[in-house]
Amino acid sequence: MLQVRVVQVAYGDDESVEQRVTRVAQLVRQQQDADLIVLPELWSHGGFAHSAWRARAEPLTGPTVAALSAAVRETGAVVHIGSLVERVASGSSPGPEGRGLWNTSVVLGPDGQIRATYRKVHRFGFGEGEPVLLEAGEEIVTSELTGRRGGGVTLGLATCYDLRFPEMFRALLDAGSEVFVVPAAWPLARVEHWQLLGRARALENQCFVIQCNTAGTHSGVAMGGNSQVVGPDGAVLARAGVGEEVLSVALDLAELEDFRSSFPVLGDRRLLPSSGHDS
Ligand SMILES: O=C(O)CCC(=O)C(=O)O
Repeated sequence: MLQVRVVQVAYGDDESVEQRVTRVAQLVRQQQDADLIVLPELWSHGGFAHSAWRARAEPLTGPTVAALSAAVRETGAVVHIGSLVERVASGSSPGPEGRGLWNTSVVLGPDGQIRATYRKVHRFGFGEGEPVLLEAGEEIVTSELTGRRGGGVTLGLATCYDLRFPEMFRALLDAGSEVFVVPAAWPLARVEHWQLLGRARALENQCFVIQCNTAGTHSGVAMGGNSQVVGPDGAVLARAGVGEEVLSVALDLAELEDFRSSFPVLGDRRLLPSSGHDS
């Protein structure tokens, strides 16, 4: 069994980034006896605080990762710290569009060291926000996790809007994923899409899906909450409400193996001549 905590963080515009980082690090410290703790997308810098992103951005050696890294060492868990606006490290490439900013997810090991980073591939905003301010990530990322009670599992990393792109989850499946981890700042206005797409990505790939959303209202956008954990058969194992909340769920990895072998739909995949599209 993999003991998972999904920390659905609520915030508004009245809390500074520093206050929030301190508060959320404390929330992480309180999650004892977990194998995996998950936080939402951009919770420190503000999911929709577009105009503040450049000023708030920080390198992976910055204060958000440092504060979480210290908290993680007190939990003994692997912690997916959600994402932050990553500023290019000095001497590194600013990316093809020269912006030097990404929406980057970070997985920390129990020792507080970075195990994996994933730069969001699909930028959300339809002409504002991410597509005009941030670079797009160019790689899919998986990360191996060994539970404290033994038993390894492969995490496939995705962020928020990525959930709408099933081909990315297929690629993560083909890279060995058994559990997709999806931090988000998904608005309340489309929360039914969030619920449905998470279940679809789980069922079609026969994977667990851990979705950690944001709650509260910031930058004028009401967030949807409804973080959920979905089994490989598409069943919702736990779902949060619309306020700050921590979900505690045990994932039975043997159930995943049993379901994949008793209903072996993935073995019937057929690769069609072209999966590309004209743009
Ligand atoms: O796809 C959506 O409806 C929301 C996506 C989003 O808010 C994001 O990717 O930040």
